[in-house]
This record gives sequence, C-alpha cells and structure tokens, in this order.
Amino acid sequence: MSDQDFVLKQRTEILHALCSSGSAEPLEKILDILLSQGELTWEDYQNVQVPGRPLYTSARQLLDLVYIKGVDACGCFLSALREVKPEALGACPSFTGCSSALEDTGETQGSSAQNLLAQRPSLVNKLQGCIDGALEALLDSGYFTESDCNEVRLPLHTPTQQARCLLDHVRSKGESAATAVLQYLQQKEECGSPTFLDNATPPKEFLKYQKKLSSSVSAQSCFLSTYGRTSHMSLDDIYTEGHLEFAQDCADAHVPLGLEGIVGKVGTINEEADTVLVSGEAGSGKSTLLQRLHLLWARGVALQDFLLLFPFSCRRLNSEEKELSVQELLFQHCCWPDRQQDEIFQFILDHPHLILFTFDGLDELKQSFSDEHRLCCPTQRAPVHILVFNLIQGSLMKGVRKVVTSRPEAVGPVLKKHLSKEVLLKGFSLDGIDCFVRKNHSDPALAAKVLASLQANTALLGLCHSPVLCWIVSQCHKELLGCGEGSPQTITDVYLMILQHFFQHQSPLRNGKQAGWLEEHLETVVHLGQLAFTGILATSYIFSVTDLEASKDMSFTNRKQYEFPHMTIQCFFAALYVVLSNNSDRSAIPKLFEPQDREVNNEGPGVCFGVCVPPRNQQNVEDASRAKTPNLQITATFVSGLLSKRHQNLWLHSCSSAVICKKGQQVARCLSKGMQKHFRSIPQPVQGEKKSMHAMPDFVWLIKCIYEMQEDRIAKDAMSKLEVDHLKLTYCNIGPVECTALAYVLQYLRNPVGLQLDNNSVGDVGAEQLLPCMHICRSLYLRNNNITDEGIRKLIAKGIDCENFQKIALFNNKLTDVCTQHFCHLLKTRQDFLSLRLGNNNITAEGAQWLAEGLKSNHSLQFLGLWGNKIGDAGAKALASALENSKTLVWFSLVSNGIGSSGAQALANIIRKSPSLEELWLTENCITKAGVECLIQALKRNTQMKSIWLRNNDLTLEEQEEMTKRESRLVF
Ligand SMILES: Nc1ncnc2c1ncn2[C@@H]1O[C@H](COP(=O)(O)OP(=O)(O)OP(=O)(O)O)[C@@H](O)[C@H]1O
Repeated sequence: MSDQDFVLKQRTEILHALCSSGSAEPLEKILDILLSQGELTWEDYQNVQVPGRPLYTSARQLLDLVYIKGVDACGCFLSALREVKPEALGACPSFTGCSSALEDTGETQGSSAQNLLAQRPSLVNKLQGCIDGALEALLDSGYFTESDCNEVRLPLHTPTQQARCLLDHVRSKGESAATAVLQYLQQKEECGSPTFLDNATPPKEFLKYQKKLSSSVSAQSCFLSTYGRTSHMSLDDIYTEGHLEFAQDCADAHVPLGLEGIVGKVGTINEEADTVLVSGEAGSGKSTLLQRLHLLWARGVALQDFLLLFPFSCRRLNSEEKELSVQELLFQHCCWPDRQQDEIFQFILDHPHLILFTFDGLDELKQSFSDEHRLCCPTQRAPVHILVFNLIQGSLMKGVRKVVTSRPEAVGPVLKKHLSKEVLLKGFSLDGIDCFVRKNHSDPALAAKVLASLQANTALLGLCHSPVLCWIVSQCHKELLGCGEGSPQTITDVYLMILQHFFQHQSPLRNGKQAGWLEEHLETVVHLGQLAFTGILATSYIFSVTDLEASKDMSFTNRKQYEFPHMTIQCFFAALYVVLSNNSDRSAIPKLFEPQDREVNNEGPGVCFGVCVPPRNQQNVEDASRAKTPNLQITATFVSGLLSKRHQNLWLHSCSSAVICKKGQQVARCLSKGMQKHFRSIPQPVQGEKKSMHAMPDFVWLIKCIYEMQEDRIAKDAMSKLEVDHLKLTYCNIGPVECTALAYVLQYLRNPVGLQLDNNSVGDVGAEQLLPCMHICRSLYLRNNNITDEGIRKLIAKGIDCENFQKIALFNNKLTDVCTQHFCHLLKTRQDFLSLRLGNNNITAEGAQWLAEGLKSNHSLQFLGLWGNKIGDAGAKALASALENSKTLVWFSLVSNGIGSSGAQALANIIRKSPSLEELWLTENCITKAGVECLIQALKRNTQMKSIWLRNNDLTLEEQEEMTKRESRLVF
C-alpha cells in the first residue's frame, strides 16, 4: 500500500492519534516538521492553522492537503507522525518519508531566515523554556515592540505555542531579527544554561537526578506487574488501550480521550484544582494505565511538559510507619538524589508546574480521604496519609499536577471538591478484548480459538471487558478450550478456573484431574484464605514470609514479601475462607451481606468481623477505612458463587455437606432479605404516576450475587415481591456483566416494567445479555450506552416477538442507517409499538427512507424522535409522505436535522392530514420564512395540533414576531 493510500485508509485512526488528547501539540509539532522540510508552504500552514478553529477540522485540513500533494508529502507526513506519536498507528508500512526533523542537524548554511525555518522543530523546543529572555533580547535590539511581546506572551498559549508565535513574528521582521534570535540561543547554549525553564537555572545535579529518576521509573514500569510482579511480560507487548470517558457531562464529554488527555486541560471542571482522578472498578486496569503513563514519560514520548514524575503506590505507602516531610517522601519513596538534595528540592518547590505526582490506588490507603488536617509547610513532618491528602488538595505544593486512581466507591464528596476532573476507566472495548487476546498468544491460531470460544459464550465475553478477567481467561486458555459445555458463566467460575490452574502450575505432577485438587491443597487454601480475609479487614495487602509459613506447597522461598496477584484474587481467597473455615461464628455470612452503611453508625465493617480476626490485627481493623467496603462486597459475591448448588461437589471431601448446605441457605436468606429491604424503601407513587424504583447503590451488587448462585428459585423468590412499573438504573455503572445478572434476575418479575438503563456502558455485548428479560420489558431506555447497529439487530430480533415490548429510546448511541432496516421490520410487524426515539445518532436520508417504509404500514406509533441526526430535506420528505395518513402519531421530533424549508413544506402535509399529531419539533433546521409559511397555511385547518417548535431557524426577529401574531402555536 502506498503512503498516500495509507493516509486515506487510516484517516480515522490518524485523526484519533492527532486529536484525541484534546491538545493541539501533536498537530502543531507535525506542522513544524513539515514546514521545516519544505513540504508545506507558509500559505499551506496558515490554511491549516486557522485561529479558533476546532482541532479536528484543522487536522482534517492537513490530511486533505498532504493527500492532494501526493505520495511524497504523505510519506513525510507519516514519518513526522511516527516521530511525534510513536504508538499512533501500530503496524505501519515502512514510510518512504523524509528523515527525522526533530534532530537538530546544526547545519547553519543559508540565510538566518532559512535556518529559522529549517530548524523550526528544535528551535521550538529550545525556545519554550526561555521565551522571556528571547523576547527581552528582541525588545532590547529594537526588533520587537511591546505589543509584539504581549502577543507572544498571551496566557492562552502554551509554552510551545509561545515559541511558535515568537518564531512567526521574527519571520515577519526579516533577516536580522532571525539572526538575533539564533545568536541569542547560541549564546545561551554556550553559557551552558538549560533552555527549558523561564529565567531559572536548575542545580547542575538536577539533570542528573532527572536522569536517575526517569531510569528508575522506566525500570519499574517496563514489565507488567501481574502475578505479584513475578511475570516478565513486557508492558509494550501486552498493553492494550482501555476505554476512557469523562465522568461529568462536560462540554468535551464526547471527545475521544487518550492517555495524554488524562493530564491535559480538556474536560477540566475545576480550574483551581490540580488533581485528576481516574476511577474504575476493581481490575479495570487503573494501575496498568498509570504504569503505561510512567513508561511513556520515562521514554520521553509523553507528558514532556513535566520534568519530574514521582510515582507512588498507596498500597506501599501503608507500610510507612514514620512521619515524613514531603522531601523525605519524594526522595525515600521514589528516587534518592546522590548529591545536593536540598537544592534539588528547592528547585522542585520553585517549579511546581513542571512536576507530576501519581498516586495509585487511593482506595487502598488505610485512611479515608479527609481535608481536615491542613498542612502547608513542605519541611514539616507528618504521617504519610496526611501528606498525601494535603498534596492532593493542593495545600502542600500547590501547582504540582497529580493523577490519582481509585475505585469509584471509595471516592466521597470531600475528595471530589478537590478534583480538576474525573476520568472513568471502563476496561476493554470489544476490539480491546480481541487485541489483548492476540497479544497474549503468539500463536495466531490459538488466539483465534480463544476468541471463538468467547464469541460462543457471551456471558464470558461480557466478563472479559474487565481486563483482569480477560487476563485470567487468557492465562487459562487450556482449561477454557477443554471444558466444552461447562464453559464458565460467572465470575466465580472464572476464579475457580485460575485457582485450579495456579495449583496445577505449582505442582503439575501431583493430582489427577478435576475433583480432588482442592482437597489436596486444602491447608494452603485455608491458610491463604485467612490471610486474605484478615488482610481485607485490616486494609492490608502485602504479607511477609512469616505470614506465609504454613503454606508449605507454595514456593515463596526466595521472596521477602507476598501479594495476591490481584486484589480480586485476595477477595476470592477470603471467600474460600468464609466457605471452608470451621469457624463457629454463625453470623459471619450475615455480616458480610449486611447493608454497607455500617460505617454511618460509626461501626467500621471490621468491627462486625472481630471474632474472625486474630488479636494482633485488631488495631488495624479499627483503623479501617471505607475502602474495605468494595472488597467485602466482592468477597460476598464470591461467597454466593462458591456456595451455589453447582459448586457443592467441590467441598465434598473438605467440609461437611450439612455445613455447606446451611451456609448456602444463609446466603440465600441474606440476599432475599436485602432485596426485600430495597423494595420496602420504594415510595408509593404520586397519584397519576407510575410506581418507580430508582436503584440504590447496593441493588446491582445484590443482583450480581443472585446471579452467581445460578439458582432459578432464589431469583424467582427475590423478584416475586417486587411491584413496580418502572425500574431506573441510570448512571449505575452497568456494563455487560451487570446486564447478564440483571436479565437473569429480572426475567422472573411478575409484571412488565419499564427498564431505564440510560448513561451506562451496556454496549453491544450488554444489549445481547438483556435478551432473556426482553419479554418483561414494556419499555427499554438505553440512552448513551455505546450501542451499535449490531447490538440493535439482536435486540430487535428478540423484541419483535415480545408482546410487552412497546417502547425503545436510544438517544446518543452509535447507530447508523443500518439499524433502520431492523426498525422498519419492527414497525411493519408490530402494530402495537408505541415509541421509537433514535436521537443523536448517525441516521441520514437513507435511514429515514427505511423508517418511512416501515411507518407506511404501521398503525400504532405515537412518538417518533430523530433529534440530531442528518436526514436532510430528502429524509423529511420520505417521512412526511409515510406519516401523512398516520392516525396515531402524537409527537414527532426532527430537531437539528438540516431539513430546510423544503423539508418543512413536506411536513406541512402531515399537519394538514393527521388527526392525531399534537407536537412537532423543528428547532435548528435552517428553515426560512417560506418554510414556516407552509406550516402556517397547513395549521389553518388543524385544531388538535398544540405546538410547532421553531427556535434557531433562519428567521429575523421581525419575521418571528409577525408569524407568532398570525399563528400562536408556533414557538420561536
Ligand atoms: N491496559 C491493559 N493492557 C493489558 N493488560 C491489562 C490492562 N489493564 C489491566 N490489565 C490486566 O489486568 C490486570 C489488573 O489490572 P490493574 O491491576 O491495572 O487493575 P486495577 O484497576 O488497578 O485494579 P484494582 O482496583 O483492584 O487495583 C493487570 O494485572 C493486567 O494483567
């Protein structure tokens, strides 16, 4: 494929690489390179760099330009892209493009102005740190005026943009101004003063320290820290991009978000704060993402605005018992300076904006975040958690950027007010799963087999959106491919698979098959289980060799410390302990399932478990933070799975069946009680409204526990008492796994409900998981859920046969014209379908034609919403002619569809003929006076119509006033 073809074919990916961070820097760097190589003229450059234009538009303009220029320009563009964004395109062809331009060749032939252009990329680099000095030199020598300087210094500009602006100004001032800048930089270099800092000379040792820190960060982050850091999987080989989103519905919410975007300005909601939170469920890949950021920084390919990056693990900070100052914290926990510590630290204090801290796993810190104990002196010693909290809130070292990761449950309102933005990490997309499995297996045939087995088991595929589960499934491919019908369905199944795999890996020669493996390792399992359980209660995740002494068949001999390969595996062992221990405390299970508001009663969860905890850990238990709650909930989920009937054979030789059976009954009772409590809390409906339940935080967890049990009777029992018309689970972090559990449980509802799942991450796999409960859904709300045509195809294929199913809302998904064929079929087949809302998708005139085809023979639809699509006047005409004779349509929205006056004219026919239409929404449609005139005429003979919304069309104020006078039902 030629470079030109490549630029065309990969357009979307290239755009994503250039713009997804929201920063203009990658694009501007590429422009610098192309300008310096003479691939772009100044005129080209100015055509691309139009001030105030959206980044994506500029990037598209550049792509068009290099494409038109031909193969050579495309080659140069691709090599520039590779330099600026080395990871951008994965396997690229070997570009025929130009040689690297970022390297300063030092050639100074030609005029100064020519040199200024030829060395532009490196000059931007050099100048960004000494703008003030350069401006002063230009001002002194009379080449620049004050107003030139002010333009360059505009605070809107980043340092590199200031440098570019300076160079552009110098260019317009002629040859001697260019010579002056080059001389200034040369002098600066000869004096040996680094050029990356404004008027600041870092201590000589600083650069050495920077080097030391970055090689230490690089060494720590180049291997994936899986299997308790025992694996040697290179992060480069395995890292797969996770799906990131802004948590808040901010203006940039729909801009694709890449790794660098986490730290960048885009999505900021609190300008005062310096801390970004990356939140995600257990195993969603938060630590791995930070590791990736660290590695990219250390290699010099990302976050280059920061001279120093200090990575912290909250898990490790827990074991710091001494009080420390910030200086000690940085140097002792990250990297020790060989000389001149104080000077280096002073430099850090003086340049906070050049420093980045990362805190991984804030939820693993023993203490919950609080901003009560204020500290602002960097030399004052304090307990480490106090230092961390003060750094995060910015009372210590204001201006230093911080990236913090945590599970969402552990993030309270006090922390939220100190965040500049919150980013959600949602695990792997479907493509991500595919990519991860392929990266895990060098044999493509094996990878294909694993992927095929996932496709055949969509419950398992749903689980693989969580990277940790995807990792387990990949590790256990042999077990997976060999298990045929009994393929794992639940999270417990998957963790049992890795446990078995783990023991067989430890002692491959012992043990025959299947049954018996647990018995053989019982002692170890119980011992590790107890450690895991007490560890969770005491927020303790690192164990010493002595802790492990009793685990004889584990090879820990050469290691000082032990961690479970992942927190969720610690929870799994804790659950094994709850199941296997002979502890006479019968209340252990009920306590695990108690509602998680215990802490509100000033009674930490650990207190309930006091009896299970050996005395030496009691102090820690009482110190416990809210962070334990999610771990206890995960443990409870595993306990449900392990005690389900389908796994009872496992315990045959390790426990009395009567005890296991009793524990199983206890779990079932707890789940049923938990659900009843929820149901009782539903308020009675206001007269005339439906009875509606908004899910409380623990609802989804309880549903997941019921799913783990896989016993229809329990699900039936739990649901039979729910009397509700509408079930609202918006913003509840519902992904495919939750959909599987929901559908499993909701199918037993006695009466049909409206199921509202807006603003979650259902996706196509989740949509498919909902099929078992479609028969009980009267309406399905799936706004903003990343669903594509494929998900809809499956939903509708099932929905067509479900009598109760009458309404669907799919605002803001990824639908195209393809899905309209399925809706066409639905509308033709179902003469009792009431409401179809497809706003803010990618439906064009072609899709409108398909819908029209279905509507022609439909006699039931009342609500049709196509807000924010692109059906244009042709689409409007097709729909108008199909709906002319509708006797049922009451509400119709075509807001923002570019239908124009001719579209409006066509719609006038519906107004003329329809006996039912009451509201027509035509806001933002470029309709002129002529179009509205047609609507007014049509309204003359229509009495049931209540309003036509026409805001933001092409009408003057006078026209609007005049028309309102003539027809009061028009709303402008
Ligand atoms: N982006 C990724 N690419 C490849 N593998 C990943 C990625 N993210 C996570 N994994 C796999 O999933 C495992 C768990 O991920 P990680 O520890 O980063 O999750 P986490 O969100 O930090 O979990 P917790 O909240 O429990 O600390 C990793 O050890 C790795 O095997």
